[in-house]
Amino acid sequence: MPADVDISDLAEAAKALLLRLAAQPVLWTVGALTVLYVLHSIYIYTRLRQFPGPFLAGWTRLPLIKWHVGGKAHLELQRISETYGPLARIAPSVLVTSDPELLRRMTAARSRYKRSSWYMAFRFIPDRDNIVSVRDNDAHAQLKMKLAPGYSGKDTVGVEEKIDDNIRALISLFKEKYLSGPGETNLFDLAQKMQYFTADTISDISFGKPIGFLANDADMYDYLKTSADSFPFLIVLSLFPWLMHVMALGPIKKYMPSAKDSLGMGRIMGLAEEVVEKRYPPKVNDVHQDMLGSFIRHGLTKDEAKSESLLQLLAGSETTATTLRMILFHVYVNPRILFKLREELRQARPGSPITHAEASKLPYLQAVIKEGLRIYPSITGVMLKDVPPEGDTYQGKFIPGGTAIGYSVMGLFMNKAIWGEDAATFRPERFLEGTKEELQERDVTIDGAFGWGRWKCLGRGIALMELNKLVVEIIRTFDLSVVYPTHPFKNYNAGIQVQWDMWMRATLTEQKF
Ligand code: HEM
Repeated sequence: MPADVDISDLAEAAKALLLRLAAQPVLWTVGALTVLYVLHSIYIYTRLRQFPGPFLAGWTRLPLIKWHVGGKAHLELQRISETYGPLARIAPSVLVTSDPELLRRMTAARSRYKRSSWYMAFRFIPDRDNIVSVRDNDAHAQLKMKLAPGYSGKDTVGVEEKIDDNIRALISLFKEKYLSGPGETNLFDLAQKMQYFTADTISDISFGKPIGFLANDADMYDYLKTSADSFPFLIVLSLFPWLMHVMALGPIKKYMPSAKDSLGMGRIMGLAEEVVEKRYPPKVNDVHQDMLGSFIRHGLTKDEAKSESLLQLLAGSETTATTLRMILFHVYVNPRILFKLREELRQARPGSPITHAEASKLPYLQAVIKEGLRIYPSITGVMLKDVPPEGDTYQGKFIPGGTAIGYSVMGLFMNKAIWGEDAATFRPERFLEGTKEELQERDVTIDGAFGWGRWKCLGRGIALMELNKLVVEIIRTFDLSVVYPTHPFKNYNAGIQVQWDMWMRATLTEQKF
């Protein structure tokens, strides 16, 4: 200290500064909150410091938000799984896994894990849950018990026939409107037609008649456009689930889709509600053998039936459409695979349309479908689950209760240890070659495209039936060629994948399969 500074002057200056600060409550509050925030961040950071991950992700959710908003979260999570291992940190309280064993443990019937608030975004009617948004395990189990018999086909008749009717409608549409003759190219967007097919099929199965996409060859009520436009919004909701509470408030709710709308999601809600209204109160001698009839017999209330009927369309159209597009796309750009599939049909000589039972016995077809589910999974969302309050342990590391664990589907489906060095290529043979154990592991893992255990997809059986039948009917009827091979289609990923502009040229096949 310089000799000419008096210690009493310093004390006076410090006292004056403190007095001035004491007179500034706002400054104190901001200072105290900053200290609390920093201490809280350090505490949260240390809770999961045993798990590796990008440095920033340990301190803030900003990277997670950036990946999602940029539509590349699935690829970023794959990179993280490959770089940091099977359980890595992606946000201060969020981990991501690509380990199929951990995923099976988390989702097992008796597991104490539960769905995180991420699922609230799937309340398509903001103040009403459905089977995908319901988070309480007991409430979910009770609802699933009422829905499962209808979805499984045990309690319904005519599902396969309805799928056949819609296949015939699609094949006729292609033949009447989209065949190319010699010297001409009659373009059509395969991505769009696949969704017309899946949306009509699922509405036929759940509402009793198709909405009419195929019959009119049009996006009825702008439904497909408005639902695709809402996907970016869905991402924001899944990352900020508290917004759902805001949306359920009266003044905001009136701007949400409503059953009274003449277009978009609201119009589809209206169609679902009209069908449900006619069936309530349930009659003792109700003879409906469809899904809604089954739901009603198992005690679904009118409001629940409205939510579930709408959900079927949302959960069952874009998902199956993406898988159909990707299977057909990869088959038609790989003549070797198309040839093998057709050879299998030539030998088996199935009826037309092929039955689900016949298709299930064709090993190469089954391998192609599994490879389609793997190479381009239609659902890539993190599907966060909360670790139970008592915590869990993974490879000797403790995971504190309340941590959310998400799923890296690309990390799992591109894992070379499971799928081989050529995991990034479309090669159906990987489901037919290898030891019994390897094949079993691949079969169990690919079934994870539909989720596992407690939350496994209820529409899996219907989706597989659609895939089995439509893939065969298309490849035995048409030769398709990709019109713009350097940019074959466009894709947006919002946790659910959407494609468009998949331009194709179709001619009739000259051979019979
Ligand atoms: C290729 C097509 C499909 C794929 C890849 C797929 C995938 C999935 C996945 C991964 C889940 C699990 C979500 C979670 O863990 O929380 C799920 C759930 C569900 N899916 Fe699908 N899905 C497909 C088709 C369908 C169809 C056609 C329907 C309707 C007919 C449907 C209805 C449902 C329902 C209702 C649930 C909720 C199950 C529950 O919470 O217990 N899905 N789906």
